[in-house]
Amino acid sequence: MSIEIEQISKRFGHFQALDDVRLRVDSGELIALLGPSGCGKTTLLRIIAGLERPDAGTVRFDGRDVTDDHVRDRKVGFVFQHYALFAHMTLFDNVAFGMRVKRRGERPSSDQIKAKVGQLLELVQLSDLAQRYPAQLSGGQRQRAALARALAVEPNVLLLDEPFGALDAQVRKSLRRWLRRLHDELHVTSIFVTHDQEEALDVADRVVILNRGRVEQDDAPQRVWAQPATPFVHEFLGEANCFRGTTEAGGLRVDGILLPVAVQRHGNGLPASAYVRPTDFDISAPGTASGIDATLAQARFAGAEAKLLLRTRMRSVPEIEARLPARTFADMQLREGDPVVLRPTHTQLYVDANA
Ligand SMILES: Nc1ncnc2c1ncn2[C@@H]1O[C@H](COP(=O)(O)OP(=O)(O)OP(=O)(O)O)[C@@H](O)[C@H]1O
Repeated sequence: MSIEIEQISKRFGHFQALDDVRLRVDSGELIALLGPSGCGKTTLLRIIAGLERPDAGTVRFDGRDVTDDHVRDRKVGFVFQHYALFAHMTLFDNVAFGMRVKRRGERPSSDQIKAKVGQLLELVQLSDLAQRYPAQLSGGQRQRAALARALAVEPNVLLLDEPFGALDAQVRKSLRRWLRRLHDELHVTSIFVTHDQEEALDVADRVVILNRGRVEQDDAPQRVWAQPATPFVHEFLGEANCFRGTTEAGGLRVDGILLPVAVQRHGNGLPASAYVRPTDFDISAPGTASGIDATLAQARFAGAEAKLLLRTRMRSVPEIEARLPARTFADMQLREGDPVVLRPTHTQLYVDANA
């Protein structure tokens, strides 16, 4: 089932939580909603579920307007960060719950419920633990149980709000891989809220980045990473060095240095920022190449990478952070205090919006 969000706005008092949000999720897609705390992710999810009413705009499922439909009639499955499994029920009974409370006539027989719970527990790999209570499960097992419970009512749409938020990094990683595989098997249209960019890029077919209640970018994971649409997205997705300057033929002039950036399509004399990720620098000895003159101020090994802090003579960018594969750096035999030349290998340019 597809989901269309058309011009949704929502205020809480004077606070604009969502501002003209438009979004389409195709049938069977897995979308990540990504953004900083308070940007409106949960509010949007609650509006799609029918737990919150928008002030303006329309929600459609497969083209049908469901904006005024009750949550019960939308056939939406939820999984929240603070899984609310019923503590006094076994895992089996938790998963069966949604089917047992169906209206008479829609309610499956107890044999059908037993078979369905069995299938679901197999799907989430918890078959052996059906008679355990939630307190006897690990955090990751509880999240998988919550997912089985959400799937039990055969939802048209699955909404996951930070489903792995409370878990440690290792468990999160294995659960998100598992969620991707599960999605590939079931193809339920799903929206997954997270503030963890790595999780979003790893799991989703498409990543939607929200900022202050507006969509900043809606793109494939590789594109949001390689071509962030705005400085906000660039900074939000990972570390970056920002160079502020003025465009001219051949590049961006920053404190007297010309950074080689493609500026042709923008024109000359415009205020702009160029962003360079720490991994996107070539570092060489002085005299071998032209670029930004710098001094190696600090070098630290962090696993497979060397993290470098370089001091420049540029007033506006006195320090640059760069990262190299640890082996490459070791082979260069550089010491702290040595002069080097930095050359950006990939730059993203943003001309000021009102320039
Ligand atoms: N019922 C409410 N009454 C008043 N303000 C609210 C209400 N619900 C949400 N807000 C505000 O709306 C904004 C968006 O909240 P929302 O929960 O959607 O953000 P979020 O992106 O999910 O954040 P987080 O990642 O921290 O969960 C926040 O500033 C929040 O304080």
